[in-house]
Amino acid sequence: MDLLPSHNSPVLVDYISANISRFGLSSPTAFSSSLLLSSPNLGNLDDVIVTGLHDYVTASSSPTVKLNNDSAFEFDETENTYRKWMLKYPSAISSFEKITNHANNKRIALFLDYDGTLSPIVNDPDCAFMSNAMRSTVKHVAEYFPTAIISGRSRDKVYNFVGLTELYYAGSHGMDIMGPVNKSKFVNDHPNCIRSTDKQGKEVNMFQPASKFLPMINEIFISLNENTKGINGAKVENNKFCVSVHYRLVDRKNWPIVSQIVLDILKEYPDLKLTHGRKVLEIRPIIDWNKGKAVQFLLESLELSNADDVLPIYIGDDRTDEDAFKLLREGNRGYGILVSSIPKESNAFYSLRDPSEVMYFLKSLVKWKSST
Ligand SMILES: O=P(O)(O)OC[C@H]1O[C@H](O[C@H]2O[C@H](CO)[C@@H](O)[C@H](O)[C@H]2O)[C@H](O)[C@@H](O)[C@@H]1O
Repeated sequence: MDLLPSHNSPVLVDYISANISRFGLSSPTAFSSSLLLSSPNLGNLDDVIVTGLHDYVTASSSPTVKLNNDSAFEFDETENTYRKWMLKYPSAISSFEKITNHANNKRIALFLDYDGTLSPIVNDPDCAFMSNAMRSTVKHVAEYFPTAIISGRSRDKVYNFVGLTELYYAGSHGMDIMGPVNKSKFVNDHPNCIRSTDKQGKEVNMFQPASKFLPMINEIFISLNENTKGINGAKVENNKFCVSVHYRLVDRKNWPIVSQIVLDILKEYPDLKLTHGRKVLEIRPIIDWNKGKAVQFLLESLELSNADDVLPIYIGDDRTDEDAFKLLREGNRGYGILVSSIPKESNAFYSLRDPSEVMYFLKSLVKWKSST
């Protein structure tokens, strides 16, 4: 099957960087041996991207790369390799004292991803419910620390899952933020920031940097729905400023068909790009905005930016959370915590295995704070 989109398309640039690092490889040339033979210009990332996509759909036959339940690009887990990996990304639970020592005399600001972090990954995205125990833990944690949820879902959808009014919410991978009103020039002067009211009638700042893409996103959602209708298990989700194409329940042999449909449609939309999450292809505007920028925006909104006495902690499980981990690591500002039960390269500092460990960590924060 020919998977080649037009050269130099912006569509897949994120795709390759995501997948190179998911393989834990350091250079695009190591990504695929077939690439070495087929691409005369190794500097052309798009060639690598396309070859990567092809490798992705055929990876199941590779003896070196094993598929697992969540991503076709992660190595098979063994306890041993996981333990070695934890030397680089220590458990946030066993490092708890170190974290809290660093947090002493600082205000912690908490940023939480939703799927795979607060709720376990399930087959049906509409059924990714959060447990009551997790809800009550997040509620408690928000009593002690300013807490925001930053999700790839639409803001309304993630709010419906979480249902806590005491949190701040950013949907569509940070492209739809509802934050508090304040005097910050950074926030108020930002284009696309408007005053609004939340469901409780409280005045809020709404920040939607991709608002002009709304009609385009709706259009592509309709086309993707239409074109994937015949593929058993495929599901298209409208996340307001981005669209997710789920293939978790699609027979593996049909994965190339799903990716081909997405690539074909994207060719008509040069202003949209493709990213890859856990058994999901995500289409979103090509604007320079991501979860890292959303963290920065929320810190400004909460008047917690540029403060030496603030320690932001971001907990997330997916590729899109890396932008937030990177922001915190680069400025040496705070801690990223990756939720993963398999080894993967990350910009995070610490790790937690799964949502149950996330809950334990959050409870420990509450216990620590309430006793100090
Ligand atoms: O940023 P997040 O809150 O982690 O959202 C990322 C995507 O999460 C959802 O998909 C993932 O979780 C589903 C439910 O467990 C699972 O079925 C799917 O395979 C995962 O990719 C959500 O449905 C997407 O829209 C989000 O973009």
